[in-house]
Amino acid sequence: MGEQKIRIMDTTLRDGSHAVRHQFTKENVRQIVQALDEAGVPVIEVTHGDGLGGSTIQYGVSLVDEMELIEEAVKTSKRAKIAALLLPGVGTKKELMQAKDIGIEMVRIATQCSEADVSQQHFGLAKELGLETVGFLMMAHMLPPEELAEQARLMESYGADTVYIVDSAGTMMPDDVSDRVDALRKVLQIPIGFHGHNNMGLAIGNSIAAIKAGALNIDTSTRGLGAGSGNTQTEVLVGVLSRLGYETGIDLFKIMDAAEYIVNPVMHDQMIINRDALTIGCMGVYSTFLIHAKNAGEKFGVDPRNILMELGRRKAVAGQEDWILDVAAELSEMKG
Ligand SMILES: C[C@H](O)CC(=O)C(=O)O
Ligand SMILES: [Mn+2]
Repeated sequence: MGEQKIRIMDTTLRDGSHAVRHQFTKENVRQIVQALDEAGVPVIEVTHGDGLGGSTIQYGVSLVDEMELIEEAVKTSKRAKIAALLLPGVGTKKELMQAKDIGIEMVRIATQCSEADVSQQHFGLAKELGLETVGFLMMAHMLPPEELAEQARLMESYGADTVYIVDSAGTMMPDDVSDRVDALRKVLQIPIGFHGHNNMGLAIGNSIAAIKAGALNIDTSTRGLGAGSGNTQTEVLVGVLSRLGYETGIDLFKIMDAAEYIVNPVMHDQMIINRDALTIGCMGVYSTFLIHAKNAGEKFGVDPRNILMELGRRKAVAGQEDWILDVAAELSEMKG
């Protein structure tokens, strides 16, 4: 039986940006924010899939400037906090200040799980700006629990109000999740969050494992719209948590309708665990590489799974999208 309220942060308009190749329009944002806000979703993240400043050739160019999308979200939301993601190096302090001026109330500062130290200045500025701050430790399966806890403690010391364990590859098993939440709980004074991907069909199960281990914040996407085979599905998690007796403050029928009638029509593909997504989960590869690997596979005539397997062997991480074409070219040459 649940004791505490679980805060759901919906990332349909940020992680989902990967799945629609960053082609969201202002009308998409207005409709989705209105529906999620009315359903009672407390936090809605709106940014390019790779965070502020992500609209580039390397990561994918946005159809509409993310600052316009963020402004539309702020204008539309009556209750939900609008959040933005920031990867230090992809986004800079300039974009953070711009997003704050537009009206975000939260920034989620994301680093490779072993590189929390690059985020110190960004947390400092975010606190100066009066923003709620979330630390986002990506590819969190790549560090053992105690070392991940050390990184989380660094982010807490920089000013993080919450720290997330981010299963960017959707490769974790439930025990991997609970071991990491346990380790963070032993060293942190602040709440813990979990961000899952469904490449092994475990996003919901892993989110429940995180909650049972003490996480109070869970990332979700409506209809699961996100990188790879998508994220923990908002409406499904709300249903599961209501069965388990946890409070989310979200109306189940309204979030179901948001998924069915608002998000579903804008999706390029349904979120299924296809061969490429399953390969990503098995190999522990960064979910956002999926679409890039498919494009490179078509360009060089190689199976995207072979590209993803090699990227897994090389332990490629966020920001190394440029390796994808190199690997595809090498595999193509080897094919002769
Ligand atoms: C920039 C990434 O898409 C952040 C994220 O959602 C993940 O690592 O998962
Ligand atoms: Mn993600």
